[in-house]
Amino acid sequence: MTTKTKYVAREVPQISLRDYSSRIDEITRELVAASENVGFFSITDHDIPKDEIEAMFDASRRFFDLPDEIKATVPWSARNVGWEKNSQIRPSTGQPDTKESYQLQFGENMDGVWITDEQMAGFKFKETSLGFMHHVQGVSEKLMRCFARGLGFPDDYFIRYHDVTRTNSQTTMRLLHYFALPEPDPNDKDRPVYHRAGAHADWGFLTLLFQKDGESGLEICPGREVVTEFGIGDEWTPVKPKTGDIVCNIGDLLMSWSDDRFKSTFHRVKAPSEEGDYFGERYSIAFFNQPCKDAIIQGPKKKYPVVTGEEFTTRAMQRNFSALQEKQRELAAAAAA
Ligand SMILES: O=C(O)CCC(=O)C(=O)O
Ligand SMILES: [Fe+2]
Repeated sequence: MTTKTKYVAREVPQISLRDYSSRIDEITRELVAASENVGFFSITDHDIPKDEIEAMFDASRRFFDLPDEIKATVPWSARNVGWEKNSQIRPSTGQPDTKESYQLQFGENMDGVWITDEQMAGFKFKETSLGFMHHVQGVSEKLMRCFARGLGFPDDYFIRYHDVTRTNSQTTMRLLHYFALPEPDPNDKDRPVYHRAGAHADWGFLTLLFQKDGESGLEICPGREVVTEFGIGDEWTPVKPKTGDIVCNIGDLLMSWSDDRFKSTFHRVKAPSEEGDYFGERYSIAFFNQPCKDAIIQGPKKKYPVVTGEEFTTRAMQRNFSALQEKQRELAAAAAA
């Protein structure tokens, strides 16, 4: 049985980065306003050409088109990198998402987890991905400069703590592939719920998401006032996908680092079940800005105790990936036996 989703109209602000240097004060005001309210905004004029975004989607499709046995040579691990399929259980649903994902980072966590050019029939996957990741990092840094100004920190404050040239960087790009799903049969009362990405808040600093025209499903549910609160409301607002735009959202880390001023908002990729939902295959790319392990995290008003980047990530992983980690432990034990 599925219940009808309650939808409400909310504005997801569009923020242009055109003439960034001369307009930085205006852009900062727009980013702060969006962050204090809905926690989501869409970035345009960000200088990543649409062709380059499409090329990254092409690289992603090439990877996911490989047989599972090949993808399994670069498995997900507790370092938060690698490939997983149908195994991420969200605390909000208790069920695995119906999807596969491949997580990539810049630093030492990726040792042995890059799919090789040979496995990709000569396609330069690592080079393509890292080139794109550096470009997205550039956009992130423009936004970080504005967030620092908005909170009264020095301009480069967040940029230094998210330095992707350091080997202990934890920033992650996640390629996502949601499978095509059967459309509902009105006579089938036992149709399972195919979660795509169950409702959650992101736990990093800031997420930059790339979607493709027509591949809808992303929905948001604002209303969280403090980062320690996990209640999810039930009124959703769809975020229309547009190839080329970057949908950004504040994560729990920036929410606590701003003493709850900037909102980390619940969102999901809806389990399609109702008329008008999109049941087709869906690709997206999420870039999660994560602090270096030795970052020292505390807001200007010191609302929460100091934590390091490493502690923050470990705790979030425990909350969000415990089922996956359990599976890893079983596999490791079986391999050792
Ligand atoms: O695929 C999407 O559009 C969103 C994915 C997402 O929210 C996540 O991986 O945190
Ligand atoms: Fe998310």
